[in-house]
Order: sequence, then structure tokens, then C-alpha cells
Amino acid sequence: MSIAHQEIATPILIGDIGGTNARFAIVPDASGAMIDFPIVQTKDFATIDQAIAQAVLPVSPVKPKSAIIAMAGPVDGDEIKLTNCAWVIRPRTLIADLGFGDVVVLNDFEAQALAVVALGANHLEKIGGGEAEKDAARLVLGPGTGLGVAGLIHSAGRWIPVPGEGGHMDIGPRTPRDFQVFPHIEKLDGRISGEQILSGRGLVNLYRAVATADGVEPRYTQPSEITIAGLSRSDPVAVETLSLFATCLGRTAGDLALVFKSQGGVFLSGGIAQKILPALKDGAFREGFDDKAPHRAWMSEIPIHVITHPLAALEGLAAYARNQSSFGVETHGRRWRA
Ligand SMILES: Nc1ncnc2c1ncn2[C@@H]1O[C@H](COP(=O)(O)OP(=O)(O)OP(=O)(O)O)[C@@H](O)[C@H]1O
Repeated sequence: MSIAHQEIATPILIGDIGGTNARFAIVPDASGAMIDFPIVQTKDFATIDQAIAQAVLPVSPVKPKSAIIAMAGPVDGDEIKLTNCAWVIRPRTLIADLGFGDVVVLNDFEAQALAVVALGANHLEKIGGGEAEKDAARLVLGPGTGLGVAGLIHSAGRWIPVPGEGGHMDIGPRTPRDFQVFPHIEKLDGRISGEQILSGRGLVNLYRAVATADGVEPRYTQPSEITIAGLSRSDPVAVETLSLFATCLGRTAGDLALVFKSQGGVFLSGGIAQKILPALKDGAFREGFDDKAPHRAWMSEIPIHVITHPLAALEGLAAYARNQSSFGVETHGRRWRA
């Protein structure tokens, strides 16, 4: 049997490393409850090694034999840089200094995709649609610091996460109002990608574009100020921004659902979707998603859920760590051994 198919030995340290926060837990074995640790701020530790050595190992009742780490950014070579954080993951150093026998590094949205088969209805808030088809493809997208996207395919008895760069697809104007607003959205190399709108930074871009289209002086600079003013309906530009954000998120989710034919359900992860839930439930988001002629009929049957679990990626990694043969996670080039 090749190394790639050997089980990763328990206890397994699992980690979800974001731009701001790093979340760690330990899966003791195939059936035991996950051991949680307090969330740490990446800026408080010079390296991931220090964070694990100081914030996890001294307070853990068990010593992990292996580690599975999910992070935002491409896994390429032995020095893995994170997109929005100064840490560099060096699996060989983790093995040498912390005694792991095995280190696997995955993409953060792969972990979100794995979570989609692990979370119960109590951690999901449904926004329309009918029943999910049991083994049909699923889709996860999460506006956060960036826009993460992953598919989840069921094939040959396994769930296979499909991470990609879907957050960088083009997004364009459609309605007459869009044609007034879109010329003012900040471009990246001349292009408006999904992430230029559907992220924290994107929310601010969109707000400024709506204000400029109406000749109004922008009042807010932070995503949270815009969502608070939009949800409380205290500022008309923020109200329209939130509604356009919901529409654009619906359209992009719908486009991706067409690609994957994700009749197993669409799942919105990350911090922003949870914070703007009322705006996602007011109809514009669902209409943006359903409005895909000639496929409106089956699109409107796809259930969409907002993931409300605060540690969804860790739940996904834990599900994989416990039951590795149920998931088709490709570890080639992403697994290092002592
Ligand atoms: N109330 C809010 N409304 C809208 N956007 C917000 C709000 N609060 C924070 N944000 C924005 O959300 C983004 C962070 O998203 P999220 O919480 O999903 O984190 P993340 O990208 O997963 O990173 P990490 O894993 O480090 O927490 C930032 O751009 C931030 O400005």
C-alpha cells in the first residue's frame, strides 16, 4: 500500500488557520469526542509551531501523533505561505520539533466542504428550496476575508471535496441599476471578480460604488458599519448595498450550483453570511439564485443553508480524521512523514 493511502494515526491534532484566528482541536480516536482549545489569534504567535507548542500541547490531555491543518492558500512545496497571515507552515519543522509522525495540509475550503457532511440540522439555517437529494453534489461558498468556494462530490462510496478558485470568477451587471453601480466598483487588473464584491472588503467596495452612483458622500469605511446600518435600515445606501450584496451572492451561488448541479444542497459558510442572515432571507438572495432560465424549476428546489456552527471547518476535519476511508481526500504532495 502506498504511503498516500495509509491511515493518518490518531490522536490527530486538527487546525483551521484563518487570516485572523487559528482554531485547534484534537481527535483522540475514531469515536471519541473532539478535545477543544481556546481560539488563538495568529498575530499573538510568531509561528504556527509556537502556537501549537504554547497554546495546545501543554494543556492537552493526550499527545497528538499526527496533524491535519487547513489553511487559506495554495499548498505548494515544503514552505506553505498563508494568504492573509504572516505564518509559514513548514511540515518538516513541525515533524522535527513537535514530534508528529505525519502532517497533512489541506485548503480551508476543503475543510468547509468536509463539514457539510458532518453538521446536523441544528447548525444549519435554511433559506428556501425543497429536500436535498441524498448523494447529489453539494456546494460550499463563504464570503469572508476573501470568497472561498468548494464542491463536494459523492463517487464510488466516498465524499470527494473539490477545492478551487471559484471566488475569482468574473461577475457582471445585469439590471439597469447594476449598470449604474458596476462602473464604480474597484477593479483588479481591469476585472471585477466575485471577491471584489463578495467579501468584507467587497462589501465596502460595493457600498462606495452605490454612494458614487447616487452622488452621495460615503459615511462608512468598515464592513460591520455597513451591515449594521443596512440591517437596521438607518442608511439608504447601506440598505441597497446589503440587498445588492445578497443578490450578487445569490447569482454567484446559482452559477456554481449550475456547474456542479448541486442538488445535494448549497451551504454558506464563514462569518459574514451568519451576520447578515436577515438580509439573506428577504427574498433577493434566493431570487438571484433561482433566476437561471431555463433551469429555474430545479434550481428553486435546491435547499440553501447558512452554516451557523462557529467551528465548522474543525468539524469537517474531525469527520475526516475519524473516518478517513469515507472521504476521497487527495493527500499526494500534501502529506509529510517522519
Ligand atoms: N458585521 C460584519 N459584517 C460584514 N462583514 C464583517 C462583519 N464583521 C467582520 N466582517 C468582515 O468579515 C471578514 C472576515 O470574515 P470571516 O469572519 O469569515 O473570517 P475568515 O476570512 O474566515 O478569517 P478567520 O478564519 O481568520 O476568522 C473581514 O473582511 C471582516 O472585515
